[in-house]
Amino acid sequence: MLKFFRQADPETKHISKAAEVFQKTLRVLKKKVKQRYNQEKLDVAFSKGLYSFAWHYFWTHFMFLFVRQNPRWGAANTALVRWLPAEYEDGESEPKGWNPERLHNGFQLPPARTVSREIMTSASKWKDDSYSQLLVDWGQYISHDITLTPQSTSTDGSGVDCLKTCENVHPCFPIQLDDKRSPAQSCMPFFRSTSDCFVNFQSGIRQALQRQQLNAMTSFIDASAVYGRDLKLESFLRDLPGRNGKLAVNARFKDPKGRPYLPFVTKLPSACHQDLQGERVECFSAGDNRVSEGLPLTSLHTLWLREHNRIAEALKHINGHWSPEMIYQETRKIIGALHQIITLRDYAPKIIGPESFKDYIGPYRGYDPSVDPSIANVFATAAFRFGHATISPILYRLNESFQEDERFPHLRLHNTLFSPWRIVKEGGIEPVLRGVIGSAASAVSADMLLADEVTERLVVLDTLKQMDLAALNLQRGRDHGLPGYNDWREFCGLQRIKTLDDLSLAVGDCRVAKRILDIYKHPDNIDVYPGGLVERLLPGSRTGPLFACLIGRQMKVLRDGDRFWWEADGVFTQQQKEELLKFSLSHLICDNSDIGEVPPDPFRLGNYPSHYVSCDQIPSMNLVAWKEEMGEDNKNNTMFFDATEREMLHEFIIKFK
Ligand code: HEM
Ligand SMILES: [Ca+2]
Repeated sequence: MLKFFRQADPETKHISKAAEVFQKTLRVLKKKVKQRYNQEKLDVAFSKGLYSFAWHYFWTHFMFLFVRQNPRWGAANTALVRWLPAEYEDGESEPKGWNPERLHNGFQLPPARTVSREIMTSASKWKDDSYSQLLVDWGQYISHDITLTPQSTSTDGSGVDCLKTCENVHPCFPIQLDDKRSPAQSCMPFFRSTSDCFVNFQSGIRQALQRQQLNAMTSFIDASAVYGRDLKLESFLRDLPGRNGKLAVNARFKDPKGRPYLPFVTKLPSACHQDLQGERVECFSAGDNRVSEGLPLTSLHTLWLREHNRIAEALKHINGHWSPEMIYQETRKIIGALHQIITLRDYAPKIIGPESFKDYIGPYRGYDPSVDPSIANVFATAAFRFGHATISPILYRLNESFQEDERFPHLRLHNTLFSPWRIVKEGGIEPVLRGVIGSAASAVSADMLLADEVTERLVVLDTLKQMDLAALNLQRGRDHGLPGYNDWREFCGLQRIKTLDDLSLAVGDCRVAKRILDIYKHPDNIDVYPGGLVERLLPGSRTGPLFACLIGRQMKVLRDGDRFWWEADGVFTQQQKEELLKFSLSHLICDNSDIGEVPPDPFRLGNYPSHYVSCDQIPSMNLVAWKEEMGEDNKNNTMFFDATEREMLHEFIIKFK
């Protein structure tokens, strides 16, 4: 089912189809040449011009499939960018480990599942008493705003069924099992990410033609998880018949107090789990189709839906002359800004720590058009997946007194995935929301990384096999050709690891360091995901120095390369900015749920009731700052903005469509 939610939409498929054809062309040409030359000559032949030939051939035959008139940084369906060139086993597309006999620095690479079991899986997790589970869930939520790497399907490419084969055949790269779970299962299925024809000629012809992966979301923090990334989905999500600037809500169910839920998907019956009693509850739809993956994630989406409609209602009241389109766009602009504020002001400093925040992000100095705001491959595929080590194996559900809810008890995580019925039929989003603000995040330490709930019991319905998230992340890194841990350390100005002592120092636990070197045999073979994850955390952070650097750099470009960043000149008035800054996730919860008491900063864990305050003590935005005086120009309901503002709004709309 996870695969189901990560499949490409038609536009993405179109682009990746072209890329598949190109990759295939290269493979066929290479095979032909191989029949005539030995490997050494082959390499020479390739460097001498076969690539140029392949590219020329591809350009003349297939380029029409995907040329884009205006390639735009950060737009949906563009390539994840490379901060370091890709490293594939065959130079252009085969992942490291594709040929298991191949030696790297004199040693075979350990299979992903072995690394997961030996280093990353943990049967228990400590609690992180500083932060609530909401910090973890915001990480997942915002990752879905900025990145979605679509995967191939069995019907792509060679037509091999990746659910059935345990061989490496494009697009399948199965995870081999060293612990045969059942005689019938010797591997976990793995679909390679779809590829994009990203051509970077500045880096030389060989690198220019390497396999690249797509980001199907807008990289900007722009609430695309609320509004969608294309016009068709956006129109579906809007309440267009209502002519009120609002988002559409669920037509079948409401919460116990009459508050709305997200609409269901249209393709029925949907793949989500069902409560066997009573009516079906389908998967929800939102701007991002992973919305039903977990209950906290669904609850956050639901809060934003309600917040949009709340603000739209207020703006309509304040500016009676505004058209529904105007109300919708202005509300969307506000919601986008609020996502940016929560992420950069409240979330990022807690993740990378105050020092790294200062070093890598620093104060805002305005929009910089030379900055590429695209998501980096290493960020999506390794660094920001640090969050998987903070997933709690238990989903806590709490009652009005922030105690275990007798009617709706805590649940093992695997019983909550893709189960929106637990929201609709088990008390709404409140028990889940109280659980995420009232329970501790899971702590990360080198010897306790990913909970076995996600390495042994990750739900994948369509295969009836349980997946391993740690192994998936690692295999995905190899699928994407990510360079190793040491190369990324060097990229970030950190010392390369040469010896066991170096590694012990970086990890802060010599037993774990030894286990890693025993498995990998050579420090240059360590994959970036486990390497970055085991590093000793920086003070006041939830990441080690490598991931702090990679996440910090990504956040900085997302901010500085965004022309519509909330602080950028001309986006909001000074008065509006002051109001936006009053917003907090506490207020989002207060305004859109039945919860009446919250901690002022819900990312921080506090005891109930001593660290909680009543909702009326939480500052709130005054939307009167958006009141537009009716001047001579706009009395006739045609001029809402001056010329510059209109031009900006237009650009804003174009950017998000
Ligand atoms: C219950 C919680 C979560 C579950 C079940 C989950 C599950 C998954 C799965 C199945 C994938 C795709 C793996 C692959 O095939 O490559 C994924 C990708 C990812 N996850 Fe999570 N995740 C969770 C929480 C988080 C958190 C807390 C974060 C960050 C703080 C996070 C960040 C990411 C990122 C950045 C990706 C890559 C997205 C892409 O580019 O497609 N996830 N997650
Ligand atoms: Ca986005």
